[in-house]
Amino acid sequence: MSSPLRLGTRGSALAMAQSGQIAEALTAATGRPVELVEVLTAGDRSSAPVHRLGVGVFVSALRDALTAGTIDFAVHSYKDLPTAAAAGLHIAAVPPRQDPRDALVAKGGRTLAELPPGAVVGTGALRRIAQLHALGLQLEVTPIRGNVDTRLRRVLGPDADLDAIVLARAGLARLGRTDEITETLDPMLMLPAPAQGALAVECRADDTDLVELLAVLDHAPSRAAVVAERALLATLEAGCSAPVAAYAVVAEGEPTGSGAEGDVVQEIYLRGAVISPDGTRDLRLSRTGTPADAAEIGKALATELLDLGADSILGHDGSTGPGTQQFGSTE
Ligand SMILES: NCc1[nH]cc(CCC(=O)O)c1CC(=O)O
Repeated sequence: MSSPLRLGTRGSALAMAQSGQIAEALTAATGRPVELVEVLTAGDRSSAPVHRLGVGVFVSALRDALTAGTIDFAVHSYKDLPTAAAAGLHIAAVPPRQDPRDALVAKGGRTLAELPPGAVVGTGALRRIAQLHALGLQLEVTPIRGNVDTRLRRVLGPDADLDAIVLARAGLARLGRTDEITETLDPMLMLPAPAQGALAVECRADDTDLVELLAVLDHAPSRAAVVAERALLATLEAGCSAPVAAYAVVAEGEPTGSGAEGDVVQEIYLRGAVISPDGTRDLRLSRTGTPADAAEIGKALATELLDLGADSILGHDGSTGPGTQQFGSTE
């Protein structure tokens, strides 16, 4: 009998749900028992707005515990990870990704188009705020934070003070709350955050047996999509809260016609966007290629966005953009 693997997790309902699901999947695939070890993060201890706490607050305590050896592996919401690699750590698996789209939960079962002008919509991420403004629906957008339950109560509870909220469908799915969704938003209108809906399973790079064991959870198309989206984000040098959106899918491409019948050719489609917080400047582009080139495709699309002026929207050129300091992690 092998001793249980220690899976470090935050204590939030969402973190516990996704860690529990990965623990079960790993045990089912390998027979190895897994125990959950709760790790408190600065983000959980503080009620300050996330953008004051800075990028990666939910992640660093888990990474410290990994490095210190008090846990063996950790499961992160991939979109919360800084784009810079963590020294000595390795992302051993990207499991099959959940639906990455954003979702609307509105009073009265409304869709976005059914919200009257002036309706108050709560959301945390600058990316969502920017895209809601860009729709031109005269919505009043107000920043909110808190866990999924807290946010839902702002619309559904007896003291509801908002007409609607926008949040990640994946978070609701992991908590079994998709019934509350009144519209799953089309990525052409509301492009998700890079890596939204994906998980990263991380361990120490030198823990080679575990690196190998965790690889059973890896799903190549999900990994390729995330690699493309995050390469775009990294090339734009934007943090996880910047008004940058990206969404990639890997699918079977059009058959190339020639003799090789039955040859399945995989294709990756990547769409990226940079939008000013008030929605008035809105750059969106798409590209396709082969999944093996995911990182290059992300970089190339980011370069095209930069050529069109993405820097001035992001404030990297000293102009009036938001700047990452003012808006830290709000995803
Ligand atoms: N920091 C917020 C966060 N991080 C991960 C998720 C859930 C979705 C996902 O796993 O991508 C959420 C909630 C949200 O954006 O509504």
